Amino acid sequence: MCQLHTGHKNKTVWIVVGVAGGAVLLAIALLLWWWLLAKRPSAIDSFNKITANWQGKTIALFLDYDGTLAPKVDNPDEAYMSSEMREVVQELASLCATSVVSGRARDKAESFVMIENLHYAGSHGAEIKLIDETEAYEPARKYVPVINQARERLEEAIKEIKGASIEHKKFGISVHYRCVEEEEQELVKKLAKQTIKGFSELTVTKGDKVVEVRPKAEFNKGFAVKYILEQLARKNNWDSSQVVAIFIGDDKTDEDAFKVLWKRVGGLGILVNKKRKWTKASYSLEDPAQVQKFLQMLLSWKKKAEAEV
Ligand SMILES: O=P(O)(O)OC[C@H]1O[C@H](O[C@H]2O[C@H](CO)[C@@H](O)[C@H](O)[C@H]2O)[C@H](O)[C@@H](O)[C@@H]1O
Repeated sequence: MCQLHTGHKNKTVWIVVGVAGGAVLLAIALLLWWWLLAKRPSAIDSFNKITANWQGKTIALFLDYDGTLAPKVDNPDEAYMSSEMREVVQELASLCATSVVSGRARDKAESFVMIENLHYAGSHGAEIKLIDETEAYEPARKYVPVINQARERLEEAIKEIKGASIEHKKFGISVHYRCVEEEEQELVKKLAKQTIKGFSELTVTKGDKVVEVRPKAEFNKGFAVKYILEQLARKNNWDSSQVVAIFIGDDKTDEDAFKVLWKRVGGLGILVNKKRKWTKASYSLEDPAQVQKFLQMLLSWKKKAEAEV
């Protein structure tokens, strides 16, 4: 009788411990989820805090193009940046090492930005050209034939879908579906994924209303940021601990760069997005108009800092 009573008590204790443990784990998971999805503080409101210990530091600025320097539009060939944005980026580039790191083909990004004293990384980092170099660094050259083959198959696969289009880059393919009827958008994604399954060297990533096809090779926007920083440090004898690296971007592929800067002392990721979103960026800006405002603040701060030296 007594033994039965003790057994019952033990069972109750285990149930209580189990429920309490479960509740604690759930609370931790919820907190983690909330933190990961938390909207990052505004980089404009936090500007003084961000720049508080930047005096005397070297600034390396990395800018995404679509959705960051230029607003998103239906036709990728009409994604222009404003002349005011161009002016501020150009002025900043004369004071800080500035790079455009885009998912676009490098020559396309250059033709939209139209600023000479910038470093350019195109095709999500598969083609990088520093200002003073004549040759681009292209870690995925050997994949060009397979990309061309895949592009032909993709064109065939989506040709009947109204509004779907293919953007060809030397080192990748973008399958756009922004102008496809809502109910057919899933089909475009599915067809693109199915077609690429036949190419073991290629992979697919998601973007904003676009499926990005690229080689499985070791490159992305994070590698591009690291590569440019290393090259600039070597060429300019930078003390890397004194370099602040800022990346501003809006899309999934920009997370590779945010991840690199998250781990780096003196790294600052700024996500351009109005919504609560999973990100490795530390701050946020709502849209290209706010990006322009932030860049103007950075320019004024930099000019003042130079004058004080
Ligand atoms: O890394 P980014 O410079 O942001 O480039 C990412 C992709 O941007 C472009 O597509 C996006 O912008 C278009 C124009 O606003 C829009 O029509 C499309 O729906 C967006 O996905 C570009 O066309 C792609 O090549 C880039 O990979």
